[in-house]
Amino acid sequence: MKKLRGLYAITDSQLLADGKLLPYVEAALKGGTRLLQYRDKSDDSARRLREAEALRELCSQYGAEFIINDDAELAARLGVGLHLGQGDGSLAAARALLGRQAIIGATCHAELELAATASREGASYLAFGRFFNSNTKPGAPAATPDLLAHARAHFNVPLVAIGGITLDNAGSLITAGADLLAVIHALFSAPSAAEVERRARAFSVLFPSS
Ligand SMILES: Cc1ncc(COP(=O)(O)OP(=O)(O)O)c(N)n1
Ligand SMILES: Cc1ncsc1CCOP(=O)(O)O
Ligand SMILES: [Mg+2]
Repeated sequence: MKKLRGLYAITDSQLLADGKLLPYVEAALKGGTRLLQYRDKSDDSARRLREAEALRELCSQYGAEFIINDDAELAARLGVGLHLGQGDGSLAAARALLGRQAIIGATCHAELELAATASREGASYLAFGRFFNSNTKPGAPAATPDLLAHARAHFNVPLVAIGGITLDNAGSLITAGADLLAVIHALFSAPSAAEVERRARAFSVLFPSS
């Protein structure tokens, strides 16, 4: 697997309703998205399976990684990775279920202690935030960019920044040490697929190539 670095797009069932899910995600992939998370809080398991299968296929066409939010069973069924929050079940159990190669990310809010535990339990990346005011999850605990620098000094896995990230504030998080920028609203609120692609490309070029 290539090093995880760059734009991390997360789907949103409201912003991507009305037939927008696949065209907008494809535009984000064309624009350079490296990792996609399917985040759908509904209990419509048939639709979730259908959509996740279609997204897995799209990601594979564009050489991007694909993971599922919250649902370890769906991730196992599709043979893909998983993002787990603090209330979403055991990371160690998910690692045992999905195997050593699977990408399993962990929400660490603004706490290095949570990151240390997640790292011990085998997290593939550590996600911090929200860093700015978030349209999607306004109540998420707040973090400041210096946390990324502290995390960089302690952990050897990719660091994800999330929460209210826009093209205007993204650079500060990369400078502070973020490897991946997880974005929902600033990407998928676009009025057209062409604009999603333009925004994704603009995020992607912020990452210096190494
Ligand atoms: C990359 C990334 N970071 C954090 C989250 C939030 O996860 P969680 O705290 O479980 O909240 P929900 O997304 O499940 O509402 C995430 N999904 N992705
Ligand atoms: C899921 C999640 N967890 C912390 S902030 C957030 C939402 C990120 O979305 P946006 O990019 O619209 O702020
Ligand atoms: Mg969750």
